[in-house]
Amino acid sequence: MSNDDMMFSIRVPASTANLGPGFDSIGLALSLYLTVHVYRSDKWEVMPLSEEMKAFPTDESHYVIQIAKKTAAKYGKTLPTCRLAVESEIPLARGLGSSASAIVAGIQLADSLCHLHLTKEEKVYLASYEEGHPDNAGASVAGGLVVGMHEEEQTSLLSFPLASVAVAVVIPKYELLTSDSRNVLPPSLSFKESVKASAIANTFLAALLSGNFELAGSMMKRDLFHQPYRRELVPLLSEVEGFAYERGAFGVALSGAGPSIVCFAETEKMSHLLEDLSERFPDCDVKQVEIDQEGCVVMTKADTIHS
Ligand SMILES: Nc1ncnc2c1ncn2[C@@H]1O[C@H](COP(=O)(O)OP(=O)(O)O)[C@@H](O)[C@H]1O
Ligand SMILES: N[C@@H](CCOP(=O)(O)O)C(=O)O
Repeated sequence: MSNDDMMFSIRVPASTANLGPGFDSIGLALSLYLTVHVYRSDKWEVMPLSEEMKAFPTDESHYVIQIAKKTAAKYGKTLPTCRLAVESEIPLARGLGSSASAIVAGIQLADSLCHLHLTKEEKVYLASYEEGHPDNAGASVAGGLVVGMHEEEQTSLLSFPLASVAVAVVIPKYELLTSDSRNVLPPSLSFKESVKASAIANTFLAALLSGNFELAGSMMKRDLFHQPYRRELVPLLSEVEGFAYERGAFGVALSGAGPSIVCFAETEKMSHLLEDLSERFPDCDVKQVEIDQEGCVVMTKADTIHS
């Protein structure tokens, strides 16, 4: 594979969804990346560059290519063949949005190869349609803190930068498929309970955006939409909550559908928290991540083009 055949690379951030009470509507882009390098070729081929990517097909049945073909077809185009080299820092099925990142990479691949000139809003819609909810998809496309609502015909999504907040993730070694973690959720909530759950989510968001971190954290813990049902699948959530709040975190939540746990702290408190979490949870991968503010970007050899 000659470097001269390299056309561009697509970089997509991971994400943490829900942040507690913002079930299926709030997400945050994180600085772990799926990167797809795209080379000219007369046949489809996928080369895994990182360990976990070796599990996936090396031909056109690869998920990223499937999404790209579907996107191109939607706009009446045929995707030209190419060779992809794929590397990922996003652990699979851990609640860090790996599937959304693959979907967004596929959409961007179609956009770049077929010159679709999709807007950010169109990409958010297409990716949310594929995922079924806009939290991870929106964060992976737009970056920052995203708040959105997805319906069959459209997605409305806003993105905010989030300053003064440091993020740590506690990543267990085992996988939990989002579909399995959604299966434990109840089919419905009562009117009274839904009103309370949405009041908690609204208050959380207002508190977070206005820098009232203590209130934001207390609302994260009080989520009524999903964490109460998922605790039995991820007992680690209660353990990390109990520990991290004491050690300086202002907020703790199940990351997406789990099993990872995300901890938020004011920047100056993070280094101690990180040390304590690593010591207390040695079986997990504990790492600090930055908030990605850019979302999906396309990079050529010469420069970086924001998509
Ligand atoms: N880079 C990728 N390439 C191909 N498929 C992927 C990729 N990333 C994720 N997937 C698919 O998504 C699944 C994980 O999705 P999901 O259960 O929603 O967990 P996550 O929280 O990581 O998004 C993987 O088991 C795999 O089938
Ligand atoms: N809102 C969804 C988010 C799933 O995120 P993932 O990273 O676990 O795929 C949910 O909570 O089910």
